[in-house]
Amino acid sequence: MTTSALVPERAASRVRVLSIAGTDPTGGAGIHADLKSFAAHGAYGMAVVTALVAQNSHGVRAVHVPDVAFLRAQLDAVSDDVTVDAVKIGMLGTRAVADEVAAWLVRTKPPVIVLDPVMVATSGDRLLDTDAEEAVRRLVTRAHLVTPNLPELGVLLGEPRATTWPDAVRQARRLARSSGATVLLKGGHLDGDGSPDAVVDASTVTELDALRVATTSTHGTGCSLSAAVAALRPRRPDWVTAVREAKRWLTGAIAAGEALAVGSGRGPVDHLHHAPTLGARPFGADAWERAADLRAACDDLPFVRGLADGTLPIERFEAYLHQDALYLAQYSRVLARASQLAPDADAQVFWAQGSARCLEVERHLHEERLAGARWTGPADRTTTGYVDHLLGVALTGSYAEVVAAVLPCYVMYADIGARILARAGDLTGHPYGDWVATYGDPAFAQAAARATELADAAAREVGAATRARMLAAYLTSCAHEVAFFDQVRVAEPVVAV
Ligand SMILES: Nc1ncnc2c1ncn2[C@@H]1O[C@H](COP(=O)(O)OP(=O)(O)O)[C@@H](O)[C@H]1O
Ligand SMILES: Cc1ncc(COP(=O)(O)OP(=O)(O)O)c(N)n1
Repeated sequence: MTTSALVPERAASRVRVLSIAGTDPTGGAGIHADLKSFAAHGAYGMAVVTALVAQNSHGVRAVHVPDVAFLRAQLDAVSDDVTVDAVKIGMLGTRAVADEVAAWLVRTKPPVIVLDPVMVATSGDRLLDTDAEEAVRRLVTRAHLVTPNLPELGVLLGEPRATTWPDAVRQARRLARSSGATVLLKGGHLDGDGSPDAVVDASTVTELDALRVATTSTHGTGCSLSAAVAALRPRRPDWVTAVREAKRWLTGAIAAGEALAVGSGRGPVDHLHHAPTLGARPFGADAWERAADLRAACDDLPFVRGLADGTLPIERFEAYLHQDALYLAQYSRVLARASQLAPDADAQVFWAQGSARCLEVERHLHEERLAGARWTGPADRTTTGYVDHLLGVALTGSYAEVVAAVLPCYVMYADIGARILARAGDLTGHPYGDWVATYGDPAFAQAAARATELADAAAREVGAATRARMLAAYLTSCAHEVAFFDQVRVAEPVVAV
């Protein structure tokens, strides 16, 4: 595909994929979606524009198709210079455009050709002239993979749209046999709980099941899927492998779409949902701000007020210390899990030291502050709830999620401790003076700052979906922290055993 005969071909670090498609200024469909799909799959993306489309999440307002001579100039500019490993063809708009693209395919013979036979947007707006349908049918015979939705499949065959999945699969088989192309049949337009797809060639049908995501973020799903398959195919052994991988990714992208908050109609998918985000806000600061209401709720708790002004009944204070000790024994295990999952030795040491420190404090609480057998009862519901949450994340979560779940114990404790200390004022004669004084220990603040740094570092390595799970784990821990400080109100009557 390159005319630079004097320049020897260099090995490419990435698959070079070309999108030939229309535009979507809101970035959800067309070449904009294709380029994001390419990037999401590690490919180097290029784009030749067939049509300029004024559209958004509500629909199409206007379409402008430039002269085909200019389309030819764009296509040749690419293929005269760049080796194209795969091509994805999307919106063509007119017969002249479809024929021009077909002629370019004949001239350049790309090794992978994926054709998304875009005809009508889900909004109902036409993106292909009716008199261009025959030209698209001809183009199918030049493609290696064609990716129709149910209505498009019917048009390509000149048949009514299939109303059941088995009928659609039979139609896909007829198309595969008549055209020679493999068909990726898309089931997004079906009713029901599933959104199955199928890879169909002349002799085999491979069905790929997926749960239907309940969302309005499905703008550009067809574009994104076909682009992902084009990006993957050069480095995958067959179509089924490439499609399976692309579909798994797309389902996650659809699920993460609403969080983008783009548009008030049918919004786009989050193409980069799985990928680390350069430039994202540090996790610790972001989560801290989102927990502002929970943190503020601590200030007015009877326990916090009573501890600061010294009016807290001693048995309530001791009940709190006892629960704290029980909590720390389990929290220590979760910190040990963070250490086990840690990506480097520094982080591993930090969490392991934290884990050991919890056990030392737990022992000190029982042996010194709660000396004797008086406080040996079980964990109460508040403590058990918090511990169950942490152990659940430790059991099933990634390193980043575990770190997010343990972080509130560091940062909220340091924060509330500092405020109790400030509120208590002069500690001379204060009944809990020696305890309250420990809140001023700079080691607390240092440990909280380091734990936050490690959470920030972990968040930089994960995609939006994991980051959302980190945030959920963090906020749940914050709510448990508030409940823990609220033991005066929520605890059962204190029964010393
Ligand atoms: N709500 C959904 N949940 C999960 N997958 C979906 C959903 N809607 C569409 N898909 C998937 O998105 C891809 C595009 O499907 P479809 O909507 O049929 O095509 P088009 O976008 O071309 O109309 C398919 O893989 C389909 O299974
Ligand atoms: C420029 C452009 N090309 C294609 C489409 C249709 O996108 P598709 O992925 O089929 O998804 P819907 O948005 O129609 O569901 C488009 N809108 N614009």
